[in-house]
Amino acid sequence: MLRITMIGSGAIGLSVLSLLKNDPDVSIDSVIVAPDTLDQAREQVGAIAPQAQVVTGLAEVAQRPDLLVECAGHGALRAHVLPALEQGIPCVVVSIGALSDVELARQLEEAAKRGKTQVQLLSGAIGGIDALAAAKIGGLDSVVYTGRKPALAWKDTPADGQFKLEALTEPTVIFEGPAGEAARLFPKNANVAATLSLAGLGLDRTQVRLIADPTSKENVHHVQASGAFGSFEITMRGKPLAANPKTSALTVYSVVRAIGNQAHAVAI
Ligand SMILES: NC(=O)C1=CN([C@@H]2O[C@H](COP(=O)(O)OP(=O)(O)OC[C@H]3O[C@@H](n4cnc5c(N)ncnc54)[C@H](OP(=O)(O)O)[C@@H]3O)[C@@H](O)[C@H]2O)C=CC1
Ligand SMILES: O=C([O-])CC(=O)C(=O)O
Repeated sequence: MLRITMIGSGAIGLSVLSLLKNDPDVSIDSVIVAPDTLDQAREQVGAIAPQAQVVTGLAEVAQRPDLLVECAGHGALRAHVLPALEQGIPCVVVSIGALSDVELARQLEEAAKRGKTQVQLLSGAIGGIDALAAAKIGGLDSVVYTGRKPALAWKDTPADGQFKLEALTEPTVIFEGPAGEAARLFPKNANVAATLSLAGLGLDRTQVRLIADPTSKENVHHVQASGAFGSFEITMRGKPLAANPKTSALTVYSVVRAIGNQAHAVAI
């Protein structure tokens, strides 16, 4: 039985809880939530996983988890994942955009080394990370990522002030530049750009184009990579989660897969 503490009870967190509730090899013992959402979270988590303790920090968790699963937000990496790694608790994380802060990325690596454990960066909404990370070993020449989302998925981002998102009638490029800059400007929408960078050519050499598309109902991620291995091209047409249209449903399945791979007798 794999004992889990989750961080976050938002769109991803609650969907993960629902998918895992009948897995006999996994026990969701506790969920760490933001203090201002504690009452609402107790109600929402209680309806799906009544056995789970809902708390605001790792120190309140009754039983040390086998795995800490972050599906919360960038702040949660510093607040909860860093201290867990220091204590030797293995972690899996989805808020990969946070690692475009190279200092935080370094701190996570150092904490994991000190705790003699590991932090796993999940592939989330994008596929092909296994191929890209393997291709990097032979040497990559170019990685180009285009992220296309419905126009209103870019609300509350710098594109919101720059373009009249509600009034767009055709696909509009809202950003073009290196992945590091994309992750800094669009943190909640640039997890994929950051993931591709970390697996591949890094934040400065991964080229990113972001598009607000009023004709699209999907989050479309397109990657072209070339190098000593040859080349590949991949297009993901992700369905957004109803609870958060910025987030593709595949991200939830990626979390559940990672947990299953730790809990089950066969990993794939
Ligand atoms: N790797 C990938 O491909 C993808 C990654 N993501 C990332 O996954 C994360 C979760 O996404 P999603 O579920 O859609 O987002 P939601 O906003 O729906 O949910 C996030 C929840 O986590 C809570 N939270 C934020 N900070 C903390 C904290 N420090 N401790 C505990 N809880 C916290 C939020 O509370 P409050 O509302 O009070 O802030 C909210 O309830 C985001 O960082 C997102 O950027 C999303 C899609 C793809
Ligand atoms: O599609 C998603 O779920 C999220 C996304 O684009 C990103 O954060 O890069």
